Amino acid sequence: MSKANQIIVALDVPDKERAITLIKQLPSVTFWKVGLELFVSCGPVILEILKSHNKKIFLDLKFHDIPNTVIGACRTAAGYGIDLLTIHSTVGKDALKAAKDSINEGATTANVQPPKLIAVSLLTSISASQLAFELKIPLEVPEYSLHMVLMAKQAELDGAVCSPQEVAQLRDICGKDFLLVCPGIRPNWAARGDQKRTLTPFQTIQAGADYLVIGRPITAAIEPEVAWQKVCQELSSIVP
Ligand SMILES: O=C(O)c1cc(=O)[nH]c(=O)n1[C@@H]1O[C@H](COP(=O)(O)O)[C@@H](O)[C@H]1O
Repeated sequence: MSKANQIIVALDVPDKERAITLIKQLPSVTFWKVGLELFVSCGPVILEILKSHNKKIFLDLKFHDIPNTVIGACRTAAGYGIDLLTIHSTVGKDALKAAKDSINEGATTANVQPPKLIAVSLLTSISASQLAFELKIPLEVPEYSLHMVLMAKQAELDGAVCSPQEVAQLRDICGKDFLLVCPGIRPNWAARGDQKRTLTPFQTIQAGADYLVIGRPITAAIEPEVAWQKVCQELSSIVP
């Protein structure tokens, strides 16, 4: 896979019109992420728009609820014919397993390929001190992330969303077939904003990520095409 195809751009915009503008401005982006903001605004029609442009789709709705509710949500989402879908690891192992089963059911009923279900381990916006003092989790970040990712693996999910700072350890332990998707990517020239556990695109691919999720450094740039090219350029020096 070319390095540019390992970049998923987050379509975090408030409406369909702005989404279409970005899709057209960045024709060489092959994989887009639809998150809560855009999906709440325009619903599944955005998925049809992306498909009509032959794009791959990461539907990032980060489900977090009781098993019965996540089962229903995953079943319906799987019927959209998307590529990746998120659920929070903190729903627990039983709900993760049930969600995974319902994905297969939903895709079969709709006669589409099932999306890969990936678990969010610990949001990249949470710092070590927030984990300890706000969430009161008595584990260090790498230990907690590993625990959440292993739970997802035991529940037979396809992969996890993790911070670039933990991906090397997770790759070593989870092996090459477990999908590791990293947001919290910040090129040296981009503002960190609300992201806490970040690395650069180059460092994150070198550490073993399958995919990078990048939003504002590209989409909020004055010239998104230039920012996209700069990221691709940064990755082009990586020897496969
Ligand atoms: O699941 C995600 O994609 C996700 C998980 C996480 O831990 N951190 C995280 O930033 N994300 C998403 O990744 C994107 C990052 O966007 P930027 O911070 O603008 O690059 C956003 O759409 C977030 O919703």
